[in-house]
Amino acid sequence: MGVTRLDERVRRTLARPALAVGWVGVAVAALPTLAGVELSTTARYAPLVASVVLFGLPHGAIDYVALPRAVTGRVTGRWLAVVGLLYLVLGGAYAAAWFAWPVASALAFVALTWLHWGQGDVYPLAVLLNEDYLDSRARRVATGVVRGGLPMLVPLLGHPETYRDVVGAFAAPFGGNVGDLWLFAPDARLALGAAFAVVTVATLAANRLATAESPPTTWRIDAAETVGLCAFFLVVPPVFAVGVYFCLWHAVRHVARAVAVDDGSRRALASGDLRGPLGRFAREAAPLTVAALALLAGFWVAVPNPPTTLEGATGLYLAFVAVLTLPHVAVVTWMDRAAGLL
Ligand SMILES: CC1=C(/C=C/C(C)=C/C=C/C(C)=C/C=O)C(C)(C)CCC1
Ligand SMILES: [Fe+2]
Repeated sequence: MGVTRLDERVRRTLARPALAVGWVGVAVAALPTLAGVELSTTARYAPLVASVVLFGLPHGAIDYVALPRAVTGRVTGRWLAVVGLLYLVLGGAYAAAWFAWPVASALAFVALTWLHWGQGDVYPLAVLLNEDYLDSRARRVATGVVRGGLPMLVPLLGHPETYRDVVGAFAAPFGGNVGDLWLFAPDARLALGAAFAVVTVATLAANRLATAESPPTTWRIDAAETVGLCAFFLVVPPVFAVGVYFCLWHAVRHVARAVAVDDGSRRALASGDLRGPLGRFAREAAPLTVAALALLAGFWVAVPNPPTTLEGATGLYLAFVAVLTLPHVAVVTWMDRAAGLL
């Protein structure tokens, strides 16, 4: 089955803003570091805090409509039950795992995010940019592995101490202690960094050989994004970098995808209207964003060691996001299958 394409008018309305928000966001977020300005703790955590309403949490809060629309074009009571059950079962199981095995759950969260943010970048490359070389599953998988590794592995190479603190802050509310895992040792970083560099270069090269486009403009965009994000995550303080990426890159690209599976929004987009579909997204995301916040409050009182600092609070917020991410990944994987991407 081939990849489902977007109507060309819809694609043109969506592609530029959806991609450019990430480019501009990352470029602007790199400025303080490039200028040698050190960000305060509050500034570094601000994007992650903002993700509660700025596309981060809301991008998953539309799963209940995005999945049925992507698979059948219609939202029915049965579908709402299916999505609800997915969240209940997968989210419930993962929440229980956090209490039982906090450190393993925290590491699994990083692995899950690697996979999910990787898959999240394949759709925009394949459909919004129309990369011809992503017609092969092997190249889609390799590209996803590279794209997910940029936010999840590269910060470990440049900022191992912060990385360990953040993973520690995920596990701490549940009584977990990451200690001196091999992952944070210099030889582990060297091995992982070298392997990732090989996979990245090989993937870009294979994609370059596979593209029939001449000049290879869209491949160049892919390569520039890859190199740019690699530099971004290597030098910018990781909590700030990951927060900006989550809000303005991953979530925005997913929202663009999700609005385009709705018939009404697609008609609006075909006539160049972006505002209407965005308003609809905000309305559809609001109820479950609020519900998620209420659940977060419940999570907060349930953990054995509730956090007392901004770093700790953000860690617990992300552990909560992890619980929502597992069913969200199931939903997006299902959407990928429906779109012929998997
Ligand atoms: C903050 C941060 C990290 C992890 C963040 C994660 C894992 C975020 C996941 C967010 C998700 C899954 C959102 C939903 O799509 C690292 C890389 C451990 C270290 C650097 C700072
Ligand atoms: Fe997502």
